[in-house]
Parts: sequence; structure tokens; C-alpha cells
Amino acid sequence: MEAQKQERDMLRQKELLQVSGLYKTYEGKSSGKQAAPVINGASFSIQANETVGLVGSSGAGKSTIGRIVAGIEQADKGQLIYQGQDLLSMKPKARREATRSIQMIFQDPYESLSARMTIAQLIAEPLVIARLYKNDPARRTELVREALQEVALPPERYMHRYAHELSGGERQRVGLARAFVTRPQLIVADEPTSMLDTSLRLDLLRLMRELSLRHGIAYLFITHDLALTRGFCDRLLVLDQGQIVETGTPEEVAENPQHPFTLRLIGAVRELDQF
Ligand SMILES: Nc1ncnc2c1ncn2[C@@H]1O[C@H](COP(=O)(O)OP(=O)(O)OP(=O)(O)O)[C@@H](O)[C@H]1O
Repeated sequence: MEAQKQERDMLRQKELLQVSGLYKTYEGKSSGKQAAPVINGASFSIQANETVGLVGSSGAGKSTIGRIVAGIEQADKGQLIYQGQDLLSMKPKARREATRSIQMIFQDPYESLSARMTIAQLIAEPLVIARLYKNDPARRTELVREALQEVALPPERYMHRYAHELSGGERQRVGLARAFVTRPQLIVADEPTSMLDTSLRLDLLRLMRELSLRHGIAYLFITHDLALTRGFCDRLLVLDQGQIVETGTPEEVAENPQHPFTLRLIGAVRELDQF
């Protein structure tokens, strides 16, 4: 365990993603007025093998940042340096290749998995999209089996089933296996536990942590639940009005918040606890 920790600490000195001065405005609101930016100059970084929690109130822009990092949404302005490459200045094809090792998991395991595909097909899909092992179906199957094993779902019991035959917790594990199958360096996890009950939440976080320890994966973990970040996140980013206003370990942020918004966020959580 100590050796694993040392390896993690060494890996972590390597910068994986550097985001600076990120802006995003959603156009098309009917009022005719100039829409306000949702992301308003956000800057942060993620080290290799680091689990970074992104917290903030509802509507703060957490999912938007996650989608921009995963390449699902375009930023208007800013810099996204991933593994030394400036993503926002790249042509779409080059960017797709440079970000093959970024995957995303979503809040709703019911919506994010197609009902018509078997679990094996669902997990293989990212390999198909990335055209990996195109002429080697046996290798693809092997990777799917390994991904299922990594999330503690025995392949022979799950490969040929469909998402609607699984429980919410099992579906979320399939989502994780699907993200893992391309062997990513970074997984953006957008509220992946919010539809699960408490014990399943902790199971999924444990699995994510083990996966990160075994394979050196970094996470950008989006959540509105500060309590969940303790023991799971190495560091938190607090997002307010489209800017990162504070960063620190979950303990530092909870016990000694520096920014008035963080103080309010923590106050709101405490009030909820007493409700
Ligand atoms: N596709 C879109 N088109 C227009 N506005 C959008 C779009 N997606 C998000 N928004 C708006 O951008 C703001 C930030 O949304 P986002 O989903 O990023 O916030 P969030 O912090 O993840 O919120 P929550 O915790 O409630 O999921 C919100 O005001 C939202 O209504």
C-alpha cells in the first residue's frame, strides 16, 4: 500500500490537464439581451492520477465544464492543455485523437445506455468509435471482458444481457466499464452517484478509487454533495458564477473555507444536515 501511495505521489507531479481563462456563453435565449457567460474565466489543473472534485451550487456551470473537458461541448475562449497539447486550437480530427484518453460517465445510468444493445456491445462501443482494434474482434472481446472484471461484474453473467435487465448500481458499473475500456488517463464523472442509494454510492466510489489506483486514472468528479468528496477526492475546486474561487483538500475546504461563497455552500450543507 505504501509503495502504491509513493507511485501515486510521483505520478501526480505530472500535469495532465491545464485549463486557463475558460469562457462559455449559451446563446439563443429569447430575451434579446446579451446572454451572460455561464463559464466566466475558469482556470484549474488536474495532475495525473489525481481525483479532483468540482463542487458548486446548481446551475454554477459544473456540467458545462465537464462537457467541455470531455469534448462534448465547445468553449468560446480559453486554453485547454491536455498532455502538453493545446486542444482548443486543434482541428476536430486531431483533437479527437488527442483526447481519446478522456472518457465521461453520466448521472443517469438509465438514459446513458441504449436499450437495444447488449452489455458487451455497449462496453465495446467506445472502441468502435475510436476505431481501436478494428480488425481484431477477439482483442475487442478480451478488452470488454477485462473491463467487466475491473468493475466486479462477471463477464459470462453480464455480457449477453441488456441494460434494462440490470439494477441501477449494475448499470452504473457498466457505465464505468464502458469508460474504462479504452484505458483512459482522465474520466469526467458527472454526478455518477446521485441516482443511487447511499450504500451503492459508496460501492461505486470504492470501485472508482480502486480503478484509479490500479491504472493511474485521474477523475474530474462533479458533485453537489460535499460529504461524498471526503475520503474520495484528493482536491476540490469550488465553482461560483463560472469561476473557480477556491481549491484545497476536502478537509481544508470544509474546515477552513477562504471564499465567502464556499462559506455559504458549507453553511447550506450544514443546514440541510440539521433539517
Ligand atoms: N445546452 C444549453 N443551452 C442553454 N443553456 C444551458 C445549456 N446547458 C446548460 N445551460 C445553462 O447553463 C447554466 C449552467 O448549467 P450546468 O448544467 O453546467 O450547471 P451545473 O452546475 O452542472 O448545475 P446542476 O448542479 O444543477 O446540474 C444553467 O443556467 C443552465 O440552464
